[in-house]
Parts: sequence; C-alpha cells; structure tokens
Amino acid sequence: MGRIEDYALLGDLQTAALVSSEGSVDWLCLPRFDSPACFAALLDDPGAGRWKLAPGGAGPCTSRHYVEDSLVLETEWETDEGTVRVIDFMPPREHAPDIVRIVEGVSGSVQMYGELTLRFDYGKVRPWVHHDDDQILAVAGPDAVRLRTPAPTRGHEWSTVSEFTVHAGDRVPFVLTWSPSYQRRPDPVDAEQALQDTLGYWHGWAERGHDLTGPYRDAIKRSLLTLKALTYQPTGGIVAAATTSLPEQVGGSRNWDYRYCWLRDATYTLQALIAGGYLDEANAWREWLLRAVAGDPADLQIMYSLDGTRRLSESELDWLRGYEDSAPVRVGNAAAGQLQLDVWGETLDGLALARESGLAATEDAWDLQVLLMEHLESVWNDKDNGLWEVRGPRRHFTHSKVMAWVAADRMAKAVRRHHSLHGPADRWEALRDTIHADVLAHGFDADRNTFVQSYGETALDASLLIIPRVGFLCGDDPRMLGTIDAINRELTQDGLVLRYQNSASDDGLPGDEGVFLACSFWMVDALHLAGRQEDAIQLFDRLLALRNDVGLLSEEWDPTQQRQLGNTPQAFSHFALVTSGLQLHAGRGHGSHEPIWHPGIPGEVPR
Ligand SMILES: OC[C@H]1O[C@H](O[C@H]2O[C@H](CO)[C@@H](O)[C@H](O)[C@H]2O)[C@H](O)[C@@H](O)[C@@H]1O
Repeated sequence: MGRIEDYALLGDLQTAALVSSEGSVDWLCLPRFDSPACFAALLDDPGAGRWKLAPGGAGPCTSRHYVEDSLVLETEWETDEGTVRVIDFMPPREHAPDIVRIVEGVSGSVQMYGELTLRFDYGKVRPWVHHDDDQILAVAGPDAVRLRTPAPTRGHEWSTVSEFTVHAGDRVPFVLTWSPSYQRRPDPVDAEQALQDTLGYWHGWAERGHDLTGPYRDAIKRSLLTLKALTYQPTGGIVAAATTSLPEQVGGSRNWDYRYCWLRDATYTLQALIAGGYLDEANAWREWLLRAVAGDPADLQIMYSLDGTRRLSESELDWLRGYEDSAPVRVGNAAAGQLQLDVWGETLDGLALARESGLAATEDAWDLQVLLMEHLESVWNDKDNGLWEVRGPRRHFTHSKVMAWVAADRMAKAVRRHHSLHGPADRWEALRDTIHADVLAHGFDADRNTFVQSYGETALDASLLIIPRVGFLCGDDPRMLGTIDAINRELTQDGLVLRYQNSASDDGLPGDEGVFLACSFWMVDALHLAGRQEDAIQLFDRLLALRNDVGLLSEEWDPTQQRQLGNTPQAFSHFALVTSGLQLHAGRGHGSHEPIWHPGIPGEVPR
C-alpha cells in the first residue's frame, strides 16, 4: 500500500473513503464511519478489498486536487497516449451511500483498467457477484453493493474487471451504491447530476463560513472542510479520524481505532468550526452531547460511538496483516473505560465558547453543565489516565488539573456574566483558586523552571503548552517561557514536538511513536502568546509543508523517514491547524473560550 500521505479523502457526512494517488479506493466502511470496511486494502493488500480505476499499467498520478472548496477530487494521469482525469466523490447522503467515479478523457486515447474487489467485514467475506439487469450486484449477509456503468465489465478471480479506452471528450461514469441486502434496490443515481449537486453542497457550505483572506486562507478552509467531513450528520457526532490502526510507528503495535466520538477531540473540533463561522455544527454537537451523556454524571465516558452507544469493546482482527505489517489491527477502543479528567474542562470550555459565540443557552444544556461541574468537584483530585490515554498506572496529570481549573473558571464566569444562568459561583471560584494553587505547588518544577507531566515527576509533556491559551497563566509568564524552552530543548525531534518522552513516562505500551502534530501547533500558539511572532509563523509554515498534496494531515509525523504516521485525516491535527492559523491570521492572542472572530480583525497576517 501507499504511504499514508498518498491518500485523499472522500466523504458523504456519514462515512468516508480513502483514495490513493494510484487511483485505488483502499478504505471504505459502509454505511457508517464505524461500520465494517468493504475495502480494507489499506490494512493488508488488495485482496482485502479495493476499487482501482486508472490507466492500465500506470503508477501514481501526475497531479490531483480538490475542485475549489469541495470534497470532489480530480486525479490526472498524463500518459504517452494522452491525458485522463478521474473525478471521485461521494454525494452528501440522502438515501443510500454512493461513490461516484467519472473517467474523463482530456486528450488522446487512454486505455483504462478498473478492478473492483469487494470484501465485506474488513476483508473477510467474499460476496456473491452477478449481473442484475443493468447492474452488477454483490451480496453477502446484510450487505449489498451495486455497480452501474456503461463500461464493459467481466468477472476475474473474485473481482470485477473493466478494460476500456477513453477518448478526449468522453465521460464514463461508475456509480457504486450500498444498501441493506434485504431492502429493495435504491433508485439509480445520475452521475453528472450528482456531481453538480455535490459541488453545490460543498461550495455552499464553504461560503457559509467566515470570509477568510490572507496567506493561510486555503489551508484553513481545507482543514475546516476536512473537519466537516468527519462529522456524522444524522446525530451531530464527530469522529476523531476516518480510519483504524494506521500505526504510530511503522511495524509497531500502537494501532488504535479512531472512528468514535471523543468528548475532547469533538469539543476541539467544535472550537475550530465555531472559529470558522459554523454555529449549526456546534448546535448539532451540543444536542449529540446532551443525548450521549444523559444519565448519572458519574457514568460519563470520555468517548462514545456516533449515536451515543457506550460499549466500544476493543478487539483485534487477526486476519489482517496491518498497514505495512503493523499489527494488530484493532476495532473498538478500551480507552472508553478510562478516567480522563481533562474532558470535563474541554467540554465545559467548548460549551462556554458556543454560548459566547451566539449559540443560545438552553435550560437542558445549562442543567447538564451544572451536573458535570458538580461531579467534577468530587473527583478532580483523583489520579487519572490523562489526555494521552496512557495505559500505564494512573497519575495526577498536571494537564488534567489545569483543565479542571478551566471547568470551574468557565462555570463561575457563566453565572457572573449571565443573569439567567444559576449556580454556586462563589464555591466554583473557590475551587478554581484551590486548583490553581495545587497546580503551581505540585505541577511546576521550580528548579528547572518548567511545568511537568504529573505531580512529583520530572518528565515533560507538550499538553502543558495550552496553559496560556486556556487562560491559566499569561503567555509571557516566566513559568510559561521556561516551559516553552524546556519543551523545545528536551521534547522535540527535528524542531517538532513529541507528546512526551516514552522513556521518561510509562504509558504502558511497547514501542515508540512519531511527533504528535497537534502538539507542534500548540507550540505555535504558545510562541505567539509569548510574543514570539516570527518563531510562531516559522513553525506554522513548516507544519503546513507536512500536509499532503491535497492538504491532509494524519496524527503524527516521522522526522527520520519524513512520512506521516497514525490515523488519517485526524481531527486533532486539523483543528489545531485551524485555531493556530486563525490566531496568526488575527495577529493577536485569544483564549480558548473567546470567539476568535469578530468584526475588526484584520484580513492579513502581519509580517
Ligand atoms: O497513545 C495511546 C492511546 O492512543 C490513542 O489515543 C490518542 O487518540 C485519541 C483520539 O484522537 C486522543 O483523544 C488521545 O489524546 C490520544 O492519545 C488511543 O485512542 C488510545 O486507546 C491509546 O491508549
């Protein structure tokens, strides 16, 4: 399989597909992001399911791009015989999920080769395939997939092969549609009409946001589009990434399933979407949250499935080799059962931002916030697994305590600012001050002038870079300047930031990992808030250069091999890009709970 950065994303707001630069759809879960994959070649080889459509014998494309602000992908090959373009997209879902591929002859006459290998249940199940009127129908158990195309097709070794010549001006459509095998066949989709509708949808969505200008406009917009593609429209939930088990170290076992809704990742995504001008998504997510966490606040989970299901049992798919032999491939995620105290802070911070940005407070939403805060009052001083979800022993993570401070701060401020919001503000202010003192007493190493990962330990942690952004200390506080220096000195590889040193902090896992991209964006924010604007811009520009040719980032980067690592595209990396980019764009610092955008922000980055 290709490198992680070889993949582009298609999406219909309920699931996503990854298309390689060789024109192969190597990852697709149907009907939802977290359903079993019918194309799982990404995690094994083409026999685990894929759909290739490219000039016969061709390698990687000559170029590819998304059509303006959309998720419609155009991939071009210039060959000796001529030039051909494949237009790939998933129409935003109305009834059944479709992938549409239109082969367009640009010049000359090009011999095309298509190979559709469907393998349901993550590569395990071979369907029965036969012709059904004008369609090819593949059925196994609950799944049915239909392919409609005027191009010739034939069965070959459990795949459907299509060989044809495309001439300049030709447009040859392929429409692949999924439906439950026990339901009637979905109405056929007209490929050209679907293309116009899909472009219209994404352009309309892009225009709804703030009108961005300046050198970072395209990068920020692409990240916002990517974050939108990771949202699940029927419920308002947001997945952390579109994939499972892309490794944090090639050949290693740090392979996790990210196709779920983390309260942390989702609220950060929400902050980025709000900053980009998208309040509807914030509203949908708040509704999702109210349903997902309903019940006893003591039972709050740090993550749920897209519809709020709580049981996300982790298991291994032993029939898949894993990406470049990085085994195991996991589905489900045992982190769902962990205690991660930061999520209260992130959630209450995100809801405060939504409120301050104009999303009307509702009684239900405020009641939930009060219940969450009351529960946090009783547990903030416990040891936890921290935001990095360590599987080693629980600790007093400094970042978790800082985020508990955030929760108390936002709740107290809400009551003070809004007459209609009631709660024990005095008590929450007192708790806020207690936590502040606790962090400074136990989470700061005065001898080294740096905050540390957990109380009483010396290890560093990049999550502490968010301290000024959440308003715990000023950006130019000497303790923050010391932390920035310590992280730059001891926690970077090739100038990019690691989450923590595996050798110094027991995370309970074997192996190593790359640099965590969101942490480098947090360094951009910290530098900016410390007044080191030039350094912030330099690092941000460097991070932008790590995006692939279509603007996507996975979770991590391997500075030695110069390649992306981890699940892709990852919301964590993209929301961090958006907030850092907008902050630089605005040319001023802002707090996580303050709307970043308001009239009067200059349109150009001051350089
Ligand atoms: O490093 C071990 C943990 O890795 C995953 O967690 C990471 O991804 C989450 C989703 O983006 C993110 O919220 C978390 O901060 C990251 O550490 C994995 O999900 C965990 O199961 C695993 O223990």
